[in-house]
Amino acid sequence: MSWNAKQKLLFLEGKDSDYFQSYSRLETHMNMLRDSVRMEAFRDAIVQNRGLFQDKIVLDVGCGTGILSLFAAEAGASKVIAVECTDIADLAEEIIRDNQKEDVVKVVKGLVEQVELPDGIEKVDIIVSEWMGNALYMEAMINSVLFARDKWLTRGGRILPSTGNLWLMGAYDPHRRTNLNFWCNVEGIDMGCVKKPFSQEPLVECVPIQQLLTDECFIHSTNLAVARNQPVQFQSNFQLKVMRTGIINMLVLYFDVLFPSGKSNKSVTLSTSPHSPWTHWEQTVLHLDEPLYVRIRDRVRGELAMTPTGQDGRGMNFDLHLSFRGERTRVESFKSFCSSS
Ligand SMILES: C[S@@+](CC[C@H](N)C(=O)[O-])C[C@H]1O[C@@H](n2cnc3c(N)ncnc32)[C@H](O)[C@@H]1O
Repeated sequence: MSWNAKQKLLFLEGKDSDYFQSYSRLETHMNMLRDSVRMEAFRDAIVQNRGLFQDKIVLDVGCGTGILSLFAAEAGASKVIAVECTDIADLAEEIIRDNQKEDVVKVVKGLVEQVELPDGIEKVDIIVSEWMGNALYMEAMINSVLFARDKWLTRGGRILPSTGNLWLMGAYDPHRRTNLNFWCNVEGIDMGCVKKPFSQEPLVECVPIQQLLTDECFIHSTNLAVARNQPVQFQSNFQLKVMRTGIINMLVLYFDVLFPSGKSNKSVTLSTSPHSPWTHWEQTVLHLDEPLYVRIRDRVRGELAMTPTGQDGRGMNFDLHLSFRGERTRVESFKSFCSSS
């Protein structure tokens, strides 16, 4: 069964419901709309890109409140099809009417894998979508965008964002021991058995730059114009160069996405790096069991594999193989981390 057929079946059986329930909540949408770095990147990439959008037919995959569709209308699109499968679609329709864009933006309620385009539209010139999850690929929404590309994007059409990159760094978490020991005495109750599973969960945190000890290493990239629509899974070798002497007890994953430039604008990058301003994705952190005592110019080598997991395939499994030979520590380790969406 193809990935999208499986997603469709899970949705129909209600097994995907946790994922969509979170997007049925207005609080989730408010958190995204309040993320000014995210909003500015999409606004600049769309509204400042009139040359690309003028008189074009646009498909917004997972429109939520309709914000990206309204940006596309503002940028001169002749028609925008805004697909959303949760009940937020009804509110998006109202928002679009209240902003007098109902002649341009048409909301289609349903799963992108199931809907048909409105009468008279067979192909679209541009796909816009905010599909990124933590560590880029969690939520697996990228597959819905690739599905839409294969079905409706005209030859030579554009996808915004067009590329996603995943990066890795090494860092020190000063609160690690305290956070682990927390489980040993919760209101006088011993919950120590939780320490191990807790340490195998990737955590979403904001990592201050003072805690970074290495340079960043490129891990994986997806070019949405050519990527195959199949579950994202890969393994990647990495080598981190130590920039500061200290202790590495966590690896930090972050992503950036790139938007194509048009005639009238510069290319836009949305970065979730610890070096960039805060976004609601923060960073995804994998804690090590054994700390690495590193000195400047040491190298930390390893391999990171990511595979989809969970009943709905929207979580990610991380297999981390680490190899380090330092003055104080020699570590050859393997650890798996598992996250639901
Ligand atoms: C990350 S939110 C982005 C919402 C909006 N585009 C924005 O930028 O604020 C993703 C949205 O896509 C919707 N979505 C995810 N997968 C979908 C699918 N296969 N079909 C239709 N909508 C989907 C979710 O319900 C959610 O509202």
